[in-house]
Amino acid sequence: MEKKIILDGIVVAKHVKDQLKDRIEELKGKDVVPCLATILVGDDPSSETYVRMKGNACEKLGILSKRIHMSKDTTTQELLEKIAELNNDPSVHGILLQHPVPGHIDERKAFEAIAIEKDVDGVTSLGYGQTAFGFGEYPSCTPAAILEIMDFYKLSAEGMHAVVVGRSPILGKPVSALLLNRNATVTTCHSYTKNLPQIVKQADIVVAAVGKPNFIKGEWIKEGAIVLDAGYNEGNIGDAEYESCAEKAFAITPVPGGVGPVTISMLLKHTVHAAEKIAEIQGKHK
Ligand SMILES: NC(=O)C1=CN([C@@H]2O[C@H](COP(=O)(O)OP(=O)(O)OC[C@H]3O[C@@H](n4cnc5c(N)ncnc54)[C@H](OP(=O)(O)O)[C@@H]3O)[C@@H](O)[C@H]2O)C=CC1
Ligand SMILES: Nc1nc(=O)c2c([nH]1)NC[C@@H]1CN(c3ccc(C(=O)N[C@@H](CCC(=O)O)C(=O)O)cc3)C=[N+]21
Repeated sequence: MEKKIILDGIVVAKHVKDQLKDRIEELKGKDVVPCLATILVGDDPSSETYVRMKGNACEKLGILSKRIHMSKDTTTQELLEKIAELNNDPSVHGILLQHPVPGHIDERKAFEAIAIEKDVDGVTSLGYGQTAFGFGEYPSCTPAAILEIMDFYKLSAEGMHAVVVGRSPILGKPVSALLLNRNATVTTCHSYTKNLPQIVKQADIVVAAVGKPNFIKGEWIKEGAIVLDAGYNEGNIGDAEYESCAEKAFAITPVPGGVGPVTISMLLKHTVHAAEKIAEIQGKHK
C-alpha cells in the first residue's frame, strides 16, 4: 500500500488563513473591518473554550470579534432580541450562536432568527437547504472543513462510498449533502442504524460525527479507506479510535490537529466573504 497520509488540519488551516490576509487588507482599504459576533449562553467550560478560540483566531487575523456572553437563565425571547439587534447592526457581518444552548431555550428558533446573509456558521434551515441544493454561500463550518481538507490533499469523493456516522443539523446532515454534491454515494447512519460496523466496513470514506469518544473501531474500517474524524470529546478525544483506525486507513485526520482547526478557519473565511459582500453593496451606493 502507498504511504499513509496524516491529514494535518493545522497546515490546512494555515493555508486558508494565509489566503484571507490580502482580502482583509483590501477590505480595510475600503473602511470595512470584518466582524464576527459570537453568542455564548451559559457557562459550560468547553463551550467557553471553543468560543474563546474562535474570537482569538479572528483577532489574530485582523477580524473584529464581538463577544456576547449571556447568562444561563436567558430566555428564548431575550436571545431572539439579541440576535435581532445583531442582524440590524451594520458593523456585524457574521453571527455565531454556540451550540448547545441551555435546555430551556428553543435552539432551533434562535438559529432560525439569524439573518441568512450573516449565517456564516450555516445553522439556519435556509442555509442548510441552499447547501443541500448545491448553491449555498456558507455551508456549516465543520462540514466545510472536511471538504477543505479533502481538497487540500486532492482526495476526490467522486464515485466513492461515503459513510457518515451522525445526522445532526450542523454536522452529519450537511456533510452528507456536501459529499453527495461531490458525487459520492452517501450512507448516513444514526442511533437507529442496524449493523453499523458492517456498513462502515463498506466505506471508502468514513466521517465520524457521533459525539462519543473512540466510538468507531479499527476493525470496522476497510483497508485503504479515508477516515475523517469530526469528533471532539472531553480530553481532546475523537469519535474514531485513532491508533486502530490509522492502521487500516490510507488517510486519517488526528484529534487534535485535524478537523477542529480547519473548522475555525472556515468560519473566518465565511466572515470575510460576508464582509466583502457588504463592502460591494456599499460601494454601489457611493
Ligand atoms: N470539530 C468541530 O468543529 C466540531 C466538532 N463537533 C464534534 O462532533 C461530534 C458530533 O457532534 P454533533 O453532530 O453536534 O452531535 P449530536 O449529539 O448532535 O449528534 C450525534 C449524532 O450521532 C448519532 N449517534 C449517537 N449515538 C450513536 C450510535 N450509537 N450509533 C450511531 N449513531 C449514533 C446520533 O443519532 P440520532 O440522530 O439518532 O440521535 C446523532 O445523529 C461531537 O464529538 C462534537 O464535539 C461538533 C461540531 C463541530
Ligand atoms: N454553532 C456552533 N458551531 C460550531 O462550529 C461549534 C459549535 N456550535 N459548538 C461546539 C463545536 C465544537 N467546535 C470546535 C471547533 C474547533 C475545535 C478545535 O480547533 N480544536 C483543536 C484543539 C484546540 C485545543 O483544545 O487546544 C484541535 O482539534 O486541534 C474544536 C471544536 C465547533 N463547534
